[in-house]
Amino acid sequence: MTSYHPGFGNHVSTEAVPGALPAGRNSPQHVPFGLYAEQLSGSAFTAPRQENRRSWLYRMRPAANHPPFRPYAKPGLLRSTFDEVPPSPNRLRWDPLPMPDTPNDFIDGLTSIAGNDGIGVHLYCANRAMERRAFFNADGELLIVPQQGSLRIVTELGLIDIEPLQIALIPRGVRFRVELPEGEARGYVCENMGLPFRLPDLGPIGANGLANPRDFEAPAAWYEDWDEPTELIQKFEGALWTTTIDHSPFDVVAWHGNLAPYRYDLRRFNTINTVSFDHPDPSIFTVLTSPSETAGTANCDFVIFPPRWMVAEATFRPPWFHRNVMSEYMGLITGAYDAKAGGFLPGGGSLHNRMSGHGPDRASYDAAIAADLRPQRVEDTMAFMFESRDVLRPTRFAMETPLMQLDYDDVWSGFAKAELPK
Ligand SMILES: O=C(O)Cc1cc(O)ccc1O
Ligand SMILES: [Fe+2]
Repeated sequence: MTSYHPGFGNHVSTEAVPGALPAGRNSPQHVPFGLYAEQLSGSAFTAPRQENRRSWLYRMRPAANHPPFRPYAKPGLLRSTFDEVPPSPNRLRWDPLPMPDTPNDFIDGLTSIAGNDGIGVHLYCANRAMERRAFFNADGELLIVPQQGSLRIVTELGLIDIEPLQIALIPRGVRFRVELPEGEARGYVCENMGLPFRLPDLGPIGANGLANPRDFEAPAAWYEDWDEPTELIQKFEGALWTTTIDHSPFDVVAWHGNLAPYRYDLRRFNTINTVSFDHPDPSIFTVLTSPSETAGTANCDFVIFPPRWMVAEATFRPPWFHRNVMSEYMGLITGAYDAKAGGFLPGGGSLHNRMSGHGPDRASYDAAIAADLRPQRVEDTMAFMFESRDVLRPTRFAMETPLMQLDYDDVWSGFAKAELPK
């Protein structure tokens, strides 16, 4: 049974065994039951209070108790440097990854598509639970976006269950393993090396709206008490390293603080849009943002395109043609996307890098200019975008896989030339 504490970035106090959490201080001389106190930092000690994130963990053994890490031998398709092939200025689109025909867990099933210094865009495709193995990422936090199959994410701070249309975030350094209640699962991961994702400012929207803080949930403390060899893998400066410990790393009996994994249900998103005319910029659909040092110019925005009413009058309602200084990776969780009548499939992805012309395909364009503009409910859809200030450089796999749609440019061909008055 999983249980959660509501609220984004809250200071949570939680104990799986009554009396395990020290009262009134973080590091008493004697921690209850002989547990070990450990601070886990998500920001520099001296970060401004509003940005400061840390939690105190009370565990059965110190996390420091492990042998040296060695390079992890199993070659996979996870990448951290995005210079394997020259970055292409072309619009790119891929079909979904097929399930592997050999057993692959969440870690071995990670496939990198693109990235830059601030984010990595990866796909996961897993048909085997992580057994006796745990993972943590020293390079960044992980935003997990399931597309098919539910996940149970066992973390040091507690259990998180998610299914498609929900997301989870695992902070940098937090150890976790992924179990597959349905036997297999597929989805997207944004690895965020920049400032941690936070809720966007709402500006004139006011005090409420978009993703509401109360709908984010951090897990209650949960632990596992076994003394069996467990592989612990970490990603550090781009490479995977492994070691084996003789116990479960999930031995945190109590914790308190504001650095925690969390989940969010995208169906809770309070979608705001025009009630007059024109299609607003997609920033109106931002769920989470990782800011950069330049105000308003994100290292990464996580944006969704949820079911909604479209009521704009005398308006071209789908996304317009555009060329964007930001770079856009898009995925589709379910249904169809209103700018693409075909070819953009659930589990697939597209990449529209800095300044590349894109927008509605011809079929969507033709339908939109012919549409009867009554209020229309857009149903059965959930696309998303990882939008970054820096170009997303595709990996060699992304450029060479047969999943790439070589005819993608054709979706923008054949538009009739405008006819000017003679
Ligand atoms: O390219 C896309 O489909 C994403 C997108 C959607 C939108 O509504 C406006 C701009 C934009 O980049
Ligand atoms: Fe776009």
